[in-house]
Amino acid sequence: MSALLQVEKIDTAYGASQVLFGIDLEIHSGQTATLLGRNGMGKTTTVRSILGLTPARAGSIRFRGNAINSWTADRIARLGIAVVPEGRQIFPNLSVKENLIAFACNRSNSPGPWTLERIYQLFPRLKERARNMGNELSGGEQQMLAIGRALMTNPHLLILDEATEGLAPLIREEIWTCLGQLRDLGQTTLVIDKYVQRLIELADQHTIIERGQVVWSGPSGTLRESPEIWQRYVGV
Ligand SMILES: Nc1ncnc2c1ncn2[C@@H]1O[C@H](COP(=O)(O)OP(=O)(O)OP(=O)(O)O)[C@@H](O)[C@H]1O
Repeated sequence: MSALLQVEKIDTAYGASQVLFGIDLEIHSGQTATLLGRNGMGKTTTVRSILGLTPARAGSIRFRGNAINSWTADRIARLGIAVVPEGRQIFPNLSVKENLIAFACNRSNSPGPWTLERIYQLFPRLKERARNMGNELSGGEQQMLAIGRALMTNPHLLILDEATEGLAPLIREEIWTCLGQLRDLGQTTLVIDKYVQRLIELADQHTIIERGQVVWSGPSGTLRESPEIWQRYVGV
């Protein structure tokens, strides 16, 4: 079966400064995959290249069978990729409910699309806070809202970039629980984070990058049995 997302040998640079060197990444429908690596290794840049925000200079990116390398970010998003970016970027002056419906659409033509009620079931706290403004929420609630807003576009691929950064352990665990539920629902997800041991339980496939290059990729079982790999490259 062909991959939902196939990134092959991409090089990406900011001006004269090249930061990705031949990155490969493959995600199949229904998988939860991770992109791991220490700070500054190129994880966000890989995501930016997939999204068309910092286009790759070489290599190929295919999504749902389309070569999207030279597509605009807007066109790529419409093909069904939703991102929860670092820093969440929710609308501070809109209510929780308004944030959730701001971009709502059914990009994957899902027969059972996400609705406000389903998002509220996933994150009961958001229901309690439905009338609150974005800027009245805690960090964890903002993160839940950012995930809910991304899901309301019914994406083929959901990307979470450092979704638990700066959150208290209990709230982080709530986000992980939600990720497990999404996996059970068949949502394809790419997670960028550093909590390797937790991600080994939650995800199927992992790619580790260092200085803009893939240094290891493989399934959870192998990573679980080889702690020296993630201790060496992720080191937490
Ligand atoms: N806009 C930019 N202009 C120039 N260099 C950049 C820019 N954004 C990132 N970089 C550099 O590219 C490299 C990779 O950064 P990137 O943000 O992709 O790493 P990361 O693995 O996501 O790390 P982090 O978790 O810290 O965000 C770093 O050396 C960073 O300094």
